[in-house]
Amino acid sequence: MFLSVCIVDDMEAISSLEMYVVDRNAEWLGVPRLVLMENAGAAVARNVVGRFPGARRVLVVCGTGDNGGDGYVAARHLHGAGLWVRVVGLGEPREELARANFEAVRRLWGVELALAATPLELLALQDWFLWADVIIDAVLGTGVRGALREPHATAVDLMNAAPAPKVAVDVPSGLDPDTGEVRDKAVRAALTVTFHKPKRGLLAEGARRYVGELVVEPIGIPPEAEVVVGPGDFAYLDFSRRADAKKGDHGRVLVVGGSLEYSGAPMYVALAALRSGVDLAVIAAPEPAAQAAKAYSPDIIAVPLEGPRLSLRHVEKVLRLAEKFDVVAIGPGLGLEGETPDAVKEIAARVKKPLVVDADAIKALGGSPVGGPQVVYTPHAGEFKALTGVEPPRGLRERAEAVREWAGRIGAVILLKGRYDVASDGRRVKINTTGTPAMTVGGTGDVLTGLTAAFMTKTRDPLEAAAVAAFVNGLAGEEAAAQLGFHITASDLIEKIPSVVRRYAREDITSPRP
Ligand SMILES: NC(=O)C1=CN([C@@H]2O[C@H](COP(=O)(O)OP(=O)(O)OC[C@H]3O[C@@H](n4cnc5c(N)ncnc54)[C@H](O)[C@@H]3O)[C@@H](O)[C@H]2O)[C@@H](O)CC1
Ligand SMILES: [K+]
Repeated sequence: MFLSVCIVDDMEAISSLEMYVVDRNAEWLGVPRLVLMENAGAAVARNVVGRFPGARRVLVVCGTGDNGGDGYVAARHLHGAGLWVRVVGLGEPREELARANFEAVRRLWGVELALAATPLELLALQDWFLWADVIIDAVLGTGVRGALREPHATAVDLMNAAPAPKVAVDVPSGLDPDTGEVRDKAVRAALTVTFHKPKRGLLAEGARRYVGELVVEPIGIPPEAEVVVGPGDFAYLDFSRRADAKKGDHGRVLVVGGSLEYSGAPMYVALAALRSGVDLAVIAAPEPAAQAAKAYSPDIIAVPLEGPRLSLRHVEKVLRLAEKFDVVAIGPGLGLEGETPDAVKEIAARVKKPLVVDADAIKALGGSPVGGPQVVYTPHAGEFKALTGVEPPRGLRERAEAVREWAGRIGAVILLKGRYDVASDGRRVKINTTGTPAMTVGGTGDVLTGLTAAFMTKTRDPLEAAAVAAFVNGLAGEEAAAQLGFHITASDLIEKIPSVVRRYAREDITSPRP
């Protein structure tokens, strides 16, 4: 296949958040999470049979999350392999997948299942812990938060006190999957069977005495899931709001664009940003464009710049204005006449805010691009050539390599638009597959710029901001086209943004009302 080799470093460890993202994106690619859980549990059972061939009696201790779900699957497989299996559940699972596997075990009359939701109920099962030849720890995995609560802490004590070797599912319970820290106590496993890639904490200095031997098992996550943009990527963006929030807390975007000839472009950027969940989107535009923007919509605030186009005398004003904003988006509708390219160069070099560079601003900076950890370029193929001097290659794999290389050279994020959008920060690559040929209509790129700028206020990771922006832009286009066919405009996309974002983003209110 086309991309795994160049992009995925197979020996890389993974954080619990990255694992969450990959798992959701595998589902987006059509691999159901229930299948991943089945593969995980089956891999644990296989390892138990393979590593402990003399074992006849297996105790599986299951938490209430998906780690417990893996445990129930393992129990079913071990039972099928002819072993004597007992299962202790620390309560009934709440989530759908673990619940389904719990129910499947409950129906097996050959498996003894007990629920113990309190330390006392667990202690009553102490002889089960002493009875086992092998104990499977499926209490907590990557979803652990904070110090162990009860009955989980007692379950860990009982497992550690039992003489049988312990096999940890994904992570020894009690061990932090990201840091390897143990707050209070953790299961001391003889063997840890972890899934897809080693979780970072498992490789930490002090973790070894808890992890024991480490086995990494594939569970059917395709390499594409590592690079595709999908619903999982929303986990990198924070859409939550505090109950006592005030105007401006959720992002302020300044759009520098427009000219006598082009007044629509900066409006698309600003309106898309507003629909993406920022509080303020202000346009700084040459007078005719500023006037048109104000007349068009009461949602838009426009600061006029004297004259028909951006020129050097506006630079100080724009830089002063930028101080009040979280992100500056520059380019759409500026044109390349007169002093505009020089003004763009000045602003890009001196602005101290996260920056999205699009359209004519990319061309203006072509040959001497400005880099920075919070700078994003959003070129199409032609603009990519203006930026780098080279045509983007046609094949996806080569494209991904080229974008990564140039992002690294410039020291910024590049989002190259196309049939598949390719984004990189010089290290990681993300590929977006949403979108439709109906989106060739003018303005859809401006919408993407607005989305990118808005999402940069929701994360410190500009690659993810750009990637999720491309994903939302493409889906908004697909949904507009589903209704209107090849007759959509950029405004139709903007209208679709809220419903697309709400489908995937968590929009919690995070603090109690005052
Ligand atoms: N992400 C993936 O791709 C896959 C994940 N799988 C399994 O799913 C696991 C993650 O599942 P979840 O996200 O449901 O998380 P976990 O099952 O690790 O833990 C979540 C549960 O533990 C409770 N809990 C959290 N912290 C606690 C604490 N300190 N004391 C007591 N209880 C605590 C929560 O209330 C919740 O019920 C992985 O470790 C792995 O075993 C597998 O099914 C395969 C696929
Ligand atoms: K575990």
